[in-house]
Amino acid sequence: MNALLSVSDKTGIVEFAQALHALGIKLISTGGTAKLLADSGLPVTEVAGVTGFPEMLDGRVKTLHPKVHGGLLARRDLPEHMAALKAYAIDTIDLAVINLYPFEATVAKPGCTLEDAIENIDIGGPAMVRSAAKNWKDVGILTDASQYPQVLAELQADGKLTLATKFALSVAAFNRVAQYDAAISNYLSAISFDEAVSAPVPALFPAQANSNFIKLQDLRYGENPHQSAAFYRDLYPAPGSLVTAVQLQGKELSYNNIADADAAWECVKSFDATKDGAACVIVKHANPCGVAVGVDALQAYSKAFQTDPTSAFGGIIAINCTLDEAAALQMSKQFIEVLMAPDFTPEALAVFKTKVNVRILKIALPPGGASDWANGRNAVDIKRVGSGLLMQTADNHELTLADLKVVTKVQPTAEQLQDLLFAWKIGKFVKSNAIVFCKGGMTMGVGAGQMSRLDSARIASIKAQAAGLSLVGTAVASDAFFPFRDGLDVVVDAGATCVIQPGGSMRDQEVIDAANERGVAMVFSGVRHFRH
Ligand SMILES: NC(=O)c1ncn([C@@H]2O[C@H](COP(=O)(O)O)[C@@H](O)[C@H]2O)c1NC=O
Repeated sequence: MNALLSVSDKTGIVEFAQALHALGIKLISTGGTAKLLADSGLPVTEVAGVTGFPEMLDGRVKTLHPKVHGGLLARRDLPEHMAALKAYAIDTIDLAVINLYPFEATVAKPGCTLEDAIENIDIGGPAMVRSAAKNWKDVGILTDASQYPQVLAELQADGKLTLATKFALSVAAFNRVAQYDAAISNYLSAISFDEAVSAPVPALFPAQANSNFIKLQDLRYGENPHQSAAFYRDLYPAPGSLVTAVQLQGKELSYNNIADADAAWECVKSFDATKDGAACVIVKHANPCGVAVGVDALQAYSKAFQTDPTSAFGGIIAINCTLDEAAALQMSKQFIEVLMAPDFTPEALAVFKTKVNVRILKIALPPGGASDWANGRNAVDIKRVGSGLLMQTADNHELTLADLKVVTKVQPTAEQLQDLLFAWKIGKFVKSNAIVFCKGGMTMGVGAGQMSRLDSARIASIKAQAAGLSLVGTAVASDAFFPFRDGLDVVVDAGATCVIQPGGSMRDQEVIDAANERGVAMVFSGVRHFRH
């Protein structure tokens, strides 16, 4: 058996080659790889020795030769193919171990020049990968060091690879080449010719957008039972993101569970446990129906639940800190679809042992800890529309105290400012039109997804009433400006004493006058948080 090894990432290659050699497999290799293997005492034939041509043009041409591609592509079951190999003295290549020039890592480096990028476009590697992968019944193709152990185990056990393994390797190889070509296409179609001579800064939205997603699981059905669905992850998921979740117990996740879990997780990630304390978000139908911070998980959950106990039934609960037994016991009194946290104490998990249907997801914090969470957000949002898609930078804007502009005679107190910032944070995660009443680090009434801001305001106050919560002295966030004073009047009638909104309406003055007339404080954020 002959193996051709040509790798840029040389992790584990010496050990793998040693094991192949021990099995009596002949090693053929390109310059750098061959040198490393030879330096490790392995007998290796340089590709140049096979092709009869030196590697040339700075490595641009090494393996692009019939002696290589014939050996990879010849079908062993076709006598004509084998006769052709014999006629031209070509040996079969039965195992190809190839990983490509690091194009993706090169262009990710700041200041990467077009020349650097171009020189890191591998030509001969993908050509060999494709040849080997096309001839998968006869050739095992390895494109990643993570595949070495399994392949070796099979070779050591049986002296050959099974057809199933070779097929899986071939699929992985074509996937790798597709990812590689997508990266090249994205990069080149994101830079302009004018910039290309210097260090190009790739545009966020390339002229052709190629995406690669990896399937995590098939789902039982989609948003509705007559729809089919599957769950995919990014090629390189961010630590702390939903797709990195480990399900510790419970029924299979559904499409709607995942969509709601994402809404809850993204919202709870706005609260860094080390700075903001414990935070709990309860989501129903993609909207937070209760959010609160507290001294611990129990208090945060209990406050969040109070906002809307009716809607919380069958909710998705996300918490930003380790879930302990006390909080778990309280939560276990309600029907939960999904429960998510960075960690759980063994006692907390024991509480749910008998509630086998509750889906428990653990999402490990990123290496930088809770304060690094926000970095794990998607940079770009994608939405499908008929035969197309919309892309935008994600709404990751965080408001600070310094951004607030007080526009009324009444100044908000320090406490009111905290409530306003809290309400604003939540408003970002509520579907538009969003009106959120808050006080003392908890939501007191949420009006979501109405076509009129006025209706959202009315609904928020009706819901607070239904939950037995007084809105007197509350802070209100409106995700977009009040177009007329009527919305403001509704929230003040309900008891609000301070309001945050973006401002920017042609009738801002009418609304400011109304706030002054009603004796409430109002601040402008200067930012809008539509969420459709
Ligand atoms: N030009 C060629 O014929 C060619 N054949 C293989 N390569 C790549 O050369 C790299 C290995 O080079 P070396 O063994 O010299 O370190 C691999 O990433 C392989 O994909 C080539 N390089 C670029 O296209």
